[in-house]
Amino acid sequence: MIDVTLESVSKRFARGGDTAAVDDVDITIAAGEFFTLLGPSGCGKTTTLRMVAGFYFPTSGRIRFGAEDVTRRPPNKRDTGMVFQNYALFPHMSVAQNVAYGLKIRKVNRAESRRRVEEALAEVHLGGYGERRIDELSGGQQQRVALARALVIRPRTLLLDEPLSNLDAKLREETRTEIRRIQQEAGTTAIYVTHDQAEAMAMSDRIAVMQSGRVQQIGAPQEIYHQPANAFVARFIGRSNVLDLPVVDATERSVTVRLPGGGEVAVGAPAGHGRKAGENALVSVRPEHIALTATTDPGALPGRITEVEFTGMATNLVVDVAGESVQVAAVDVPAGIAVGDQVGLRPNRERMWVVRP
Ligand SMILES: Nc1ncnc2c1ncn2[C@@H]1O[C@H](COP(=O)(O)OP(=O)(O)OP(=O)(O)O)[C@@H](O)[C@H]1O
Repeated sequence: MIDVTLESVSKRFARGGDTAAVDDVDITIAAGEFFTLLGPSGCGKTTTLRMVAGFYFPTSGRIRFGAEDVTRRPPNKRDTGMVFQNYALFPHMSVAQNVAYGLKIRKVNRAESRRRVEEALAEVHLGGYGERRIDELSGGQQQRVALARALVIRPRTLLLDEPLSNLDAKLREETRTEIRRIQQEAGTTAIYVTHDQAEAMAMSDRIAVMQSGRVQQIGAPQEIYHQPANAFVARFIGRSNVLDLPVVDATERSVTVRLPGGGEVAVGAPAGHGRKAGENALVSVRPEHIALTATTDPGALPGRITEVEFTGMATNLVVDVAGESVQVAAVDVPAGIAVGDQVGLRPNRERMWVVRP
C-alpha cells in the first residue's frame, strides 16, 4: 500500500501540435484509496494513467510512489498491476498459466506460485477454473482473470483502464462491485480510468474530473455531485441546469440571485467565488432537486411544459420558465401530465450551488 503523487505533470506528444495531452496535473492519491480519473474522450485520462504505469514518461513534472521518484523508471520496475479494457490475456494459455505469468517472470518457485494463483482465483470467485482455456470463459470471467493476474504479484498500485467497457450493462454493474470489493480486501491503492460518471460515483473514494488535459475538480463523489466547481463538471456529472442569474447580494459563502419568473433566493457558493451585486452568477441545480407543484403555489416559479419523457424511475420534463428551459426529474407526476400544461416549480435552495464558468 503506497501513496501516489503527480506534481505538475504535463505530457506533449511529438505529433500532438501545440496542445498538451496532459497539462500541469497535480494529484495526490492516498495509500489504499480507490481514485478515479473521469472525463470525456480525449481529456487525457489514459495518458495520465500510462505515465503512472511508466508506458509514457512525462514531458515535465514528477511522479512519486511514496517518497520514491519513479518519473523515468521503466514499467517493469514499478510494481504496478495493470488491467485493460481488452483484458490482454494470452488466449493459448490456461487461466492458471495466465495468472501465474507475472510470478514466473519474477522467478517465484512453483509451489509458492501454485498457492498464490489459487488464492488469487478464489479472490475473484474463479476457484476451480484454473485449467480452463481463456476462450471458454465469458467476458466478465475473463476480466476477473485479468484482475487476478494483476493482483497475484501483490502490486503496490493497481491501474485499471476502462476495464468494464466490453461488458453488457448488467454485468458492468456486478463487476464494478466485485472490483471494489477485491481492491478493498487487497488494500491496494487503485487508479481507475473511465468516462462513465455513474461507474466513477459508485466505485471511488475520490474522483478527478478532467477536461482538455486539465483537472477541473478533485473530490469525493458527493462533493463533485452537490458542489461542482464549474459549469463543465455540473453538466458532465449527471445532468444539471446551469442558470445565468442576476446577483442581488453576495457574501463570502452565499450569493443571492433573482430567479427567472420572479423571487430571490440565497444559494451556497465556494469560497473566493468573486460574484458581486449587479453582475450575473451561474447557478447549478439538478433536475431531481426541483419539485413540481401547482401554478397556484405562491412561492413557485410559473412555467409551461415543453417536453415529457417517462423513463420508469422518473419522468423527465422540460419546463419553459420566462424563456429559460429548465429540466425537471420527478419521481411522481400527476396522471395525464402533458406538453402545454402550466405548472409551478420549486427548486430546493439547499441544493443550488454557484459554479464558475
Ligand atoms: N501516442 C499519441 N500521440 C499523439 N497524440 C496522442 C497520443 N496518445 C494520445 N494522444 C492525444 O492526447 C489526448 C489525450 O488522449 P487520451 O488517450 O489520454 O484521452 P482519454 O481521455 O483517455 O480518451 P479516451 O477515453 O478516448 O481513451 C488526445 O487528444 C489524443 O489524441
